[in-house]
Amino acid sequence: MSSDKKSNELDTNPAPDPQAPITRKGFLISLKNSGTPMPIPEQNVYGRCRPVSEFEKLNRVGEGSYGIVYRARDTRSGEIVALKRVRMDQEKDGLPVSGLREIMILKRCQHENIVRLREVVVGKSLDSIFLVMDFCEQDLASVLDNMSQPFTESEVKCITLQVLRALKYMHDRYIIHRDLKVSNLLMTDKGCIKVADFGLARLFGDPPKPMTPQMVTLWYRAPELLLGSRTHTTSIDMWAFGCILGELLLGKPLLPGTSEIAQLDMIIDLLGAPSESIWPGYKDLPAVQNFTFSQQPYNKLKTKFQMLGPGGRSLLHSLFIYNPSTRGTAEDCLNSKYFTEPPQPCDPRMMPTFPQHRNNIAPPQPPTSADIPISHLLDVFIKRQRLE
Ligand SMILES: Nc1ncnc2c1ncn2[C@@H]1O[C@H](COP(=O)(O)OP(=O)(O)OP(=O)(O)O)[C@@H](O)[C@H]1O
Repeated sequence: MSSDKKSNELDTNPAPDPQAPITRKGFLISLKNSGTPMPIPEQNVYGRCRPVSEFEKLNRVGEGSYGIVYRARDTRSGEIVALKRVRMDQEKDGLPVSGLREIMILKRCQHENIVRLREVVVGKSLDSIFLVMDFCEQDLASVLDNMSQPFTESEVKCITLQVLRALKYMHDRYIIHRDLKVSNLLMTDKGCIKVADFGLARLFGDPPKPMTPQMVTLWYRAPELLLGSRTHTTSIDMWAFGCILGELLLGKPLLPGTSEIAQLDMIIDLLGAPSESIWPGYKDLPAVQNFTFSQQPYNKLKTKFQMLGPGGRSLLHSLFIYNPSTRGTAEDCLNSKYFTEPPQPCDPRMMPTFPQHRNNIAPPQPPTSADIPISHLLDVFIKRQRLE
């Protein structure tokens, strides 16, 4: 989709202003130094994307806040793929940042436990853009919703090891996912787990930049985010990973809060109240004044997860550390005794298969056509992100 020549040409230009508008007609980059808009030369504006009419939509498998996902057949190759329509509702001018970010980050990620972005295709106009991804038969949310008994511990280890490998890969590349939850963990019929939905993912710098605290679905949201911290580190993904591990073991959500206050209360009920000695500086977080912390003193992880051996308990404890700077990392977790103490993780190919409940969601929609390429817009966006 991108061309090295184009990116090299862009490399020689002064840094673009990240606030400059992305327009439907093309990219106008206003230069930070001169303030002069720099039009992209006509011959470089468009690459080539396939039209979505080359895909036969079979059924809808999911709909989230940022897009609708279809199971579809590529009529050229006959392969079954996932088509994620990028939601444009609130965009008056250009592509939504979440969609562009997802494309940019997925393009950087090549790992067997991260969903593969094959290409980007377009509908009648830039109003409809679709990500073509490898199709995964299940997501863990619908599996959990429809299973009669929880995963065995061997299966939980098999799943979580794969998630940890994806997390280590991302975190090593300065990518924070920021929306880890069971519905964003996909599973193929060969038991391979793929982390999906990078619409909220961000590259982080050193030192980390301030970001919006309302990230991460409530049930998986780390206490520092609930208390208004604007510094996001990879440890927010690790907290979410702890919630996922707990959910897989219990077969139900671990901390299903209904509001931010209820969420914090549930965390304190499970782990005991935070204190300056275990989390130095937490009292300075912006939203601390809005909460009255209950003085529950006990950590109840051991009682709640009686099925776990010492390795498993110690892994959970390391993930549910209040202080984000001492919370376990993906690498620490991969080296946890949990994965070597019995029972052993099962081979992914031995994972059970499940009925595909998502295929019953909705009838197919008529395909749209046309051939309006967007690759250049994407390349420039990617370039901007690197420069930011
Ligand atoms: N590659 C894929 N293969 C199969 N199903 C997929 C694929 N990608 C997404 N889905 C399904 O679509 C659902 C929504 O996808 P996704 O999470 O990417 O959208 P979203 O709008 O960003 O959602 P959210 O509201 O959770 O942020 C997933 O939970 C999953 O069921």
